[in-house]
Amino acid sequence: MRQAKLYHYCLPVETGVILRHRRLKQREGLIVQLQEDDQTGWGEIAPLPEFSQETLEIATQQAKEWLNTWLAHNEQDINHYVPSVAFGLSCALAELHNELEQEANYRAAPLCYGDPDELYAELNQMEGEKVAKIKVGLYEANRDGLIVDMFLEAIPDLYLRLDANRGWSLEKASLFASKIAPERKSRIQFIEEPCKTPKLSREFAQQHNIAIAWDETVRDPDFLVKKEPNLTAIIIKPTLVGSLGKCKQLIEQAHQQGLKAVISSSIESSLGLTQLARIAQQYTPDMIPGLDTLDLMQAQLLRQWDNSDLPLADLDSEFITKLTL
Ligand SMILES: O=C(O)CCC(=O)c1ccccc1C(=O)O
Ligand SMILES: [Mg+2]
Repeated sequence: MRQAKLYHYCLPVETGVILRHRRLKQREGLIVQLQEDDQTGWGEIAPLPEFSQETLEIATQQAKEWLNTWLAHNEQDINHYVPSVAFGLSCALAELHNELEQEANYRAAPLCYGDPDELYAELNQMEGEKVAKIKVGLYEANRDGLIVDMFLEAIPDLYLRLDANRGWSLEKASLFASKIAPERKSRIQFIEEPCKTPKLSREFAQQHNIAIAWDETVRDPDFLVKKEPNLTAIIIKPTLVGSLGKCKQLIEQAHQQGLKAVISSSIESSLGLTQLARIAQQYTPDMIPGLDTLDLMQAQLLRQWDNSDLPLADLDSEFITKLTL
């Protein structure tokens, strides 16, 4: 016997979460539940405004369509659906078939949007390998460079991931790089997408001998995983990429070429985020994932993230409504 349920969620978020050109006021998405015999699987489908190509409306329509084909034992290939739908459904199926291990990697790299004091306090408490991620390109390149170099100098066992989201011209990126002491450059694990185009990012990396990673580029339609000089990692955001199968393929291709693969958040609720932590543990066990986004929300959804203090909302909460299929 198969059963399927679909829910809509809408969670309040911290004020001030900015996504490219818009301020995120709430995080919306879908939750699917699949049941077969005595097994259950859950998944989250949550297109991210400004990043996903699809709207929540399209995702809802597609999710309903697939669920109805699944109920009729005539399910369609989920890889034909938009990425957020393919990812959420594949997680629900993986849980249903016991293919997603329970063990999770909760060691997220703390994320800093610009206030160095906050990050400094957090890093001082951090145990083990110290890795943090700083968003750059939001303020002056000069300031970004000075802050990054200060962190590296003050904390000698710190490694940094930086993310410019394609924000810099080659000139600005170079201004940033000029502030980093040469002997500290190697503790920048990578800068995600420093420049406006992959070509400029490559040029920047070569000129300044700084490692880079692809994030936005991974979602380009003609993207192929390929080792290149100064490229150390690819960032995989499953909600934006697609099914678990597709993500696994990208991870394998990266590893084969000696590249790191970093599982990263698209600001999912704690349901999706804990699944990403399990995927990271299972498929990229040596890599700290980029999942430090739960605190942007004001509540957790259905599942508890490690030792988060945020209240946990269940299916009866005001944030969730059931949809008809
Ligand atoms: O990757 C991380 O560590 C956190 C997630 C993150 O930075 C992010 C979150 C939402 C949308 C885009 C991005 C990004 O990596 O550019
Ligand atoms: Mg990025």
